Amino acid sequence: METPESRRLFATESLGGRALYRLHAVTVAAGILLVLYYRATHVPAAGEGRAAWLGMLAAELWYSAYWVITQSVRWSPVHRRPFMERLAARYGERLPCVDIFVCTADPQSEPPSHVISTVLSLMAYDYPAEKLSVYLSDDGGSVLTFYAMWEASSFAKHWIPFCKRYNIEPRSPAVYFSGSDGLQDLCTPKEWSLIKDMYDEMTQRIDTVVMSGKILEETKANHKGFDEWNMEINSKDHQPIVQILIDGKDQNAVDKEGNVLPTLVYMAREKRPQHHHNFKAGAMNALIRVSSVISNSPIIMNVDCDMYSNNKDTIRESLCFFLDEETGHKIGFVQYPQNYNNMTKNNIYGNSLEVINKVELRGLDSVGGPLYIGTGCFHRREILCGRRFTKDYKEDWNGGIKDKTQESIHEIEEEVKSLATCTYEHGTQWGDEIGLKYGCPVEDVITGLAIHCRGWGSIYSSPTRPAFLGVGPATLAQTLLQHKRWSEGNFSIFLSKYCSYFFGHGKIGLRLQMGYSIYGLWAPNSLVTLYYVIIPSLALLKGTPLFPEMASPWIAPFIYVFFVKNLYSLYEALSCGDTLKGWWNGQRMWLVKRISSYLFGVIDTLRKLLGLSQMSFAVSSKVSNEDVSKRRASPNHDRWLERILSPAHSLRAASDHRYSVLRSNVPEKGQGKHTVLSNVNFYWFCCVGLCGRDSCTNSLGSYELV
Ligand SMILES: O=c1ccn([C@@H]2O[C@H](COP(=O)(O)OP(=O)(O)O[C@H]3O[C@H](CO)[C@@H](O)[C@H](O)[C@H]3O)[C@@H](O)[C@H]2O)c(=O)[nH]1
Ligand SMILES: [Mn+2]
Repeated sequence: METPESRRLFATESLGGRALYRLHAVTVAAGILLVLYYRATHVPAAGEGRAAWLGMLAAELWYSAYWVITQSVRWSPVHRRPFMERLAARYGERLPCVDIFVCTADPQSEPPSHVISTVLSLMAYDYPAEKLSVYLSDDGGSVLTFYAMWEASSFAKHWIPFCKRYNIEPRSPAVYFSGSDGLQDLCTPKEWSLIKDMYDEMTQRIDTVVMSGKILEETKANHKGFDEWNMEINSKDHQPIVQILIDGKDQNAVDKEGNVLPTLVYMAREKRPQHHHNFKAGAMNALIRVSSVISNSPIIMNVDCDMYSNNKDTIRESLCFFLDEETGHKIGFVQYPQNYNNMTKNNIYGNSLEVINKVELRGLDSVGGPLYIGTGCFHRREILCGRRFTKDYKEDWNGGIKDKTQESIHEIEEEVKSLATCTYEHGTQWGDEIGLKYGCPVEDVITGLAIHCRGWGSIYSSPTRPAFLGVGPATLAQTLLQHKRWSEGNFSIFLSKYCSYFFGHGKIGLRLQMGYSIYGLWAPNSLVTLYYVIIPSLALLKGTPLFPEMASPWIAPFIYVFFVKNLYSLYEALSCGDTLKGWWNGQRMWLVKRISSYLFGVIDTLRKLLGLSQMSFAVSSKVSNEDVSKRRASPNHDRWLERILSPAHSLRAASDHRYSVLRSNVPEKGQGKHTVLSNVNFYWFCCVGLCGRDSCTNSLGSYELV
């Protein structure tokens, strides 16, 4: 019998163990109150360290408030379980059209052969191909990337039927062929090596072209698109380019088995030195407009160029949320976690985001919805275009299927170019009320916040087989740069009129407002942390007591809060799949980030507020080749950070996962000229770097940069 429950396309399950969790939180809260009470009632007399004491009180007040904020997402996390069989039973293949956006920006740090593997994995989704369109935005405006896309469009004719016939996973050819060979069992060895050779030859051609930086004349004759690069154009100064490489509406665009192919489009929006291009947000907005003419699907999914699809069912799964009759109409976007496939076991740089994925985003889901985190996200087109939630809103799921007897490809290409020009947005609401918001290093978070405040909810979906896998930062320098961008972006939202507490007041719940500020306050946390690591140490040297004596009963709440807070964080990490050492590395990285990235985040946010610097977006490298990062031009205001972190200063992880950094005259057994760098030393070297020196001496020895 059909009940309202059995009609639902997804279930919401709450996570167990909450009673115990809340009990623990209440005791920690009591401990914190005692600590604050002690601080407030034992202020020393003037001249006996009163200022330092009051500073400690302020720092502890800050930490307490921050701890309370982090509770907002831990109180009642949920897990969503989609029912794909029900979706199949009810809709069959009568599913909406979906547009997929991929952004790339730089053929050097995002190699075209990797980018097209992502594109191919998305084209091979288990989804009706005539309803799928994949768009690549190339902010590098590079003929090399276009060439790779052109290669991909022919390889797709073999790859997609191969994937579907043998039901293989993952569908990124780069990852599939580098994986275990057991997968070959599915098909005959002959067929397997045929397709593998085809793939290898293609990547070789692409890599050769990328190395040489030139396209052969005979290749250029194969596609009219190459003509766009005939003039003297460069990545910062060129006309808009849109090339439809596969037109899904064309009866002749079929794979080698005669099945329809998904539409494939290459776009490089116009760039001119005198116009600001607004980084990824600008690219996304151009894609929204260009796609509205070509396919205009009601659902838009977007990924970064390194985030390949690891799960062929993701589109159908996300539709379980949107098409659910009871709550689907309230859902603005469905966000998947950012998972990485290049993490080491113990996560030396604490990059795995596991706690954010498994705890915080699930918790946010229970209080209004996860943040939009820029990649692996499905949106309704309408909400990206600024629509407010209204009760009577009805989505037209049939939208997007274009009439077969329309203009020719060429006409469409010419028409959409005008939507990708520098001046198109002038005098419009684009970048503000329409599309992704401009002017913020975390365009995703601020856009998601605006969507939440327009009344929409969002859903966090994390299937056991990750939907997407990407490349996380692999070096200390990249980690710190990424976190500098993130902390700075979220802090600037916090200080702007979009501060979740003010902008969200009356529009989103208090707990979601608090959830946003967890990230908004990362940056200023650095100041408090600096105070807390420096002042007590100085006080110790001077003999000024800042903590109760061991014999005093007041020490108890300090010890209790310290231990329980850390034990819980350890438990949380372990339950999210981290190792003990991984947790330790994560804690260590928190300290490193707080005294470097986040501090720079604060400084740069303030500089921007004062109008002293402009926004930048340092694209993180997806290759671990040092030369590449050396060649990358660093934006002006990141110069300090880059100065300290650039490979020329040799701060990098050695394969043995130590910071084998500096040549040192400290003899250390078994390590030759290298020495392991402690966090304190790290900070010391940061400071030396800031002074622009290339050799220094501290109590451990003297160092010079190699
Ligand atoms: O001018 C630009 C700069 C970047 N990108 C693309 O933006 C994506 C993200 O850049 P990346 O350097 O990989 O940054 P991450 O720190 O890995 O990105 C995270 O954080 C960003 C916000 O800071 C979000 O936009 C991303 O989706 C999210 O994955 C990449 O595909 C880039 O190609 C552009 O298209 N144009
Ligand atoms: Mn990335």
